[in-house]
Amino acid sequence: MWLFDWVWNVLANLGLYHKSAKILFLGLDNAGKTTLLHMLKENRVQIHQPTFHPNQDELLIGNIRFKTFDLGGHETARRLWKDYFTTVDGVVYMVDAVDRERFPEAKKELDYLLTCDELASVPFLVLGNKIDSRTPPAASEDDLRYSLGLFETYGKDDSRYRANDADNKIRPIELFMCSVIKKVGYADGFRWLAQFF
Ligand SMILES: Nc1nc2c(ncn2[C@@H]2O[C@H](COP(=O)(O)OP(=O)(O)OP(=O)(O)O)[C@@H](O)[C@H]2O)c(=O)[nH]1
Repeated sequence: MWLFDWVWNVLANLGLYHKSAKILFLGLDNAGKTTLLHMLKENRVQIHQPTFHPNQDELLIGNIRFKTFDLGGHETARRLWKDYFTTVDGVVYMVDAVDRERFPEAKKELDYLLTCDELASVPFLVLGNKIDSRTPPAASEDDLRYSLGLFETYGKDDSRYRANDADNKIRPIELFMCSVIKKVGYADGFRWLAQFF
């Protein structure tokens, strides 16, 4: 019963209850993917070592499978997540919103993913993480949107949700700012993503 309540609570909060999906967490190292995975698993922040090899982690809650991969210079990981593309239902692309120096690298990887044929119809949730940081401060949503070149996105507003609209030509991609550590922002992002499953 307790386990059922826990699974229900986590998935209901993310809009994923009664859904079945394979969700890929991608992004540069240090973006916060593993921290988010642990937060979903245990609802608390865990101090952990950076995932060096093979740059991946996995979590199954109910019928939702979450899998993380680091991007950027890890050829082994790149091969592994490419293998995963064939069946993936959604991508959560995490960016460290504090690390401005790496925005061009994060953009380059994101641009690459957006041109992959295997991901052409896959919805992308882009999470700008670490908005809790004050020194140095995290980039604003507008700054990050500009840095990543996310000018034409799907829209967050309910009235613009067009998942079933066959005429909708805008790719399902949207940016949400979040702090995994403070538990803010990412659940809204997951609820947005869940409309496509
Ligand atoms: N300030 C702040 N730091 C965070 C947040 N989320 C994660 N971090 C920190 O960012 C660092 C990297 O987090 P990870 O979860 O290891 O990042 P990753 O993307 O999995 O990268 P690797 O572990 O290198 O594979 C850790 O020191 C986390 O504690 C957040 O919301 N706010």
